[in-house]
Amino acid sequence: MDQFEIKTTNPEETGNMAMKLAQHLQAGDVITLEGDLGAGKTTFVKGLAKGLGIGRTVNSPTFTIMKEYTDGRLPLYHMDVYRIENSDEDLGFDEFFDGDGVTVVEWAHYIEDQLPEERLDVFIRYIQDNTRSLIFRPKGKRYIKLCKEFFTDDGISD
Ligand SMILES: Nc1ncnc2c1ncn2[C@@H]1O[C@H](COP(=O)(O)OP(=O)(O)OP(=O)(O)O)[C@@H](O)[C@H]1O
Repeated sequence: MDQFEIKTTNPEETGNMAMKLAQHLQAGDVITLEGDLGAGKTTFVKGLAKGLGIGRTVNSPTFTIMKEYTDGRLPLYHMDVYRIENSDEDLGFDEFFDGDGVTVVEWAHYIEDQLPEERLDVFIRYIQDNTRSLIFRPKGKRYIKLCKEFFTDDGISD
């Protein structure tokens, strides 16, 4: 399995990493984001939004499930499916996954069956204090290429 890993030592670095990743994203891209409470998921999404040129403040959409930001280079659909927990019901996510923007799904394993097969899975692991490990697992050709470009062209070591 292709896997790319980078350690960050403060929240700004995590945000910057996501900001750079955003430069490589295109319409229809799907990123899942997993990590314990306080790992840095929101920090990562804020960076993505900034990288897409979104000026609005990004907050966790836990209570609304989805927030939409449309003032950037591409729309950003930020989902937090924590409260859906293991629902088999088709909640119409495909409309966003196949849509004209970038979709980020926090706690994505709760809707595993409804996720597109091709996607970028990102795991944020707490290492200690301000150190986090960002692990990228691309699924499918498009995302493998994206990770290779991101890690090579942007000089981010694997
Ligand atoms: N290297 C780092 N990367 C990201 N966040 C870090 C890092 N070091 C320290 N932090 C701190 O960890 C916290 C991460 O909070 P954040 O809200 O982004 O996490 P979260 O995964 O979204 O949590 P929750 O699931 O509770 O919403 C922030 O207080 C941030 O300052």
